[in-house]
This record gives sequence, C-alpha cells and structure tokens, in this order.
Amino acid sequence: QTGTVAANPEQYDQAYICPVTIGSQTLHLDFDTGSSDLWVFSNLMPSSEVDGQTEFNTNSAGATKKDGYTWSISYGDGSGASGVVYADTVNVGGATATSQAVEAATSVSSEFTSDTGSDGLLGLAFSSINQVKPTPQTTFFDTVKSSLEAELFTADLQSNGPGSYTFGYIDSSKYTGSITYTAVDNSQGFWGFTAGGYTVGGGGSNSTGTIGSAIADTGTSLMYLPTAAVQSYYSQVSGSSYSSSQGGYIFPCSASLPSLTVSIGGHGFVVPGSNFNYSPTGSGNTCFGGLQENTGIGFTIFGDVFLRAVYAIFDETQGSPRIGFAAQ
Ligand SMILES: CCNC(=O)c1c(-c2ccccc2)csc1NC(=O)CNCCc1c[nH]c2ccccc12
Repeated sequence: QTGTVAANPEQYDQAYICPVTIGSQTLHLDFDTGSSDLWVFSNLMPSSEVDGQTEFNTNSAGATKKDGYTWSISYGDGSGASGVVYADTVNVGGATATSQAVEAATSVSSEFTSDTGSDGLLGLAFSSINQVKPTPQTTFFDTVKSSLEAELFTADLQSNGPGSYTFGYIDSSKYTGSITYTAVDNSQGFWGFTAGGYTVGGGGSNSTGTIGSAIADTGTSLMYLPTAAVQSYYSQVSGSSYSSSQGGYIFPCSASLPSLTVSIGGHGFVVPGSNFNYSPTGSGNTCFGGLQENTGIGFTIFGDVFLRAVYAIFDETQGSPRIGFAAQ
C-alpha cells in the first residue's frame, strides 16, 4: 500500500498539519520526524485545555483501551502532554494501520492548547524514543512499513501552500536533479546525519568550519546551527542583533537576507534568504530569524526552515536507515 497526504502550513509556517482518519474521525495532526508518539486531544481532557481542537472519542466502537498503559512527553521548548493509550485504525492518505497505538491526552501544556490548528502529533522518529509505559509502542511508520510498497516516507514542505507527505513511494515530480543519500545515525532515536561545510550568500565558500551531527526534524519550525555558522550568517545581515528579550537573533523586517548553502553528502543545498525571515517580533518593525544558535540543544536541528528548501526521503529500504535530500 501507499499513502499521500497534504501538509498544510500554519501561520508563519510554524508547523505543518495533515488530516488523519482515526476510526471514523478525522483529526489534523502535526507530523513530527523529531518525536515518536502519536498523541491526540481527547474527550478525557479538561475543557479548559481545549480551544477548538477536535477530540479523539475514546468511547468510539473501534477504540480499544490498552489497560495500564500511560504516556508522558516533554519537548525541549518546555511544552508537553500526557495521557492513556488506545488501539484503533489509523489511515494516512490511504496507508492504513489496522491497530495503531493512539495516545489519548488527559492533559496538554498551554503551547498545544493555543496551537488551535493542531489536534495532536504524529511522531515519525524511531520507536526507540516512544514514551508509552510499561511498553513503548511503534510509530505509525513502523506499524505500516512492512506493508508499504517501499519502506520509506517523504516530506515536501512548502511555504505558501500545501506540501505533502508520502508513504511507500517517492514522487519524482517533487524534485529536480538527483537525490543525495547519506547515512542515518538513529542511536538517539532521531533521523540523525552529518552535515559538512556551509556558505553564506551566493559567493564562494566562505565557511570556516563544518556543521557536524544534525537531525532532520519536521516538528521544529526553525534551523538551529552551531554558533560560528549563525554568527557568520548574521554578520551579513545589516541591523541584525541578538535580542535576549526575544531569545534569539532579530533584524529589521526590511533587511535583505542572504541564502545559506549547506553541504550534505557532498552536495550543496541552498536555503533561500526568504526562508530566514520567520515572523515579526511584534515590536519596532523587527523580525525574528529562522536561523538560531543550537547552544543548549547539544546538536544541530534542520527544522522546517531547511526542509522547506528540499525534498526529503526518510528511507529504511536498505536495512539500515538513510536520509535523502533533493533540490525542489
Ligand atoms: C522546539 C521543538 N523542538 C524541540 O524541543 C527539540 C529539541 C530541543 C531540545 C532542547 C532545547 C530546544 C529544542 C531537540 S529535538 C526537538 N524536536 C522535537 O521535540 C520535535 N517535536 C516538537 C513538538 C513540539 C514542541 N512544541 C510544539 C509546539 C507546537 C507544535 C509542536 C511542538
């Protein structure tokens, strides 16, 4: 089988939301290659934590409670959620898991309550970091992968309109040129890979260092690189500065932003400057940068700002996982 689903950008491309059928309900979930839990708003939550989201009905005929199973997850930005576990049929654009662990929230943090466009997350990292106790559950991809035409999924994220995720096949109309594959280190449960040098602007290579270990994370909006690369980038943005009150680099919204070329698997991938204007700060006509420092995270995150510039293939067809990127 294969699946194809639209990925609809939220405001400022903060996240990408996809329709998923769970039992007889359709919920809109944030597909997240940076985590491994499929969790949803549910009827078990206090109404004070729900702001228009669709709630998974745990009393529906097809939902089977997994007694004694609970989950609790917290993300690096301080947000989190927790609850209990059901099994139900989950259909993503035609790819169907007949018995998928659906983690029904009993509580979510305010970041999720205020993310009114999302009814939950669908994790696509490795099942080794699933947060269900006493027994970790498989991600949707792990549940269905043996039944897919090919054991892979792809992400095509767009800025001004719907992109798509595919399961089981590569859509050759989504990219130009060839796909560059590189080995994945999933020892931390992420789609980890090694990135090489970088170049700011269209000029010759002006990078001094290399980026190193990184993860491909559709669930993180921005791109978090080592300090040296970030400082090199913003040195080319007139009027930019680090704002401790805003918690990152900001610049005049009228600033012209250089592109950033990153070498992966020996191929240079160009992120256009426009990708690095994330959102207005709300004060002084300054804008918040889509590129920020990875200090405090411990590794580099290639989030939506990068993934919008490429076609990404998350591939387990070779036995050991690999990730592919192509220009789009
Ligand atoms: C900013 C969100 N990203 C992270 O916290 C994160 C970190 C991380 C770790 C420490 C400090 C900052 C970030 C490492 S991997 C990683 N990636 C994920 O955790 C992917 N899942 C993010 C889900 C998520 C967190 N807050 C949200 C708010 C709206 C929609 C989705 C979310």
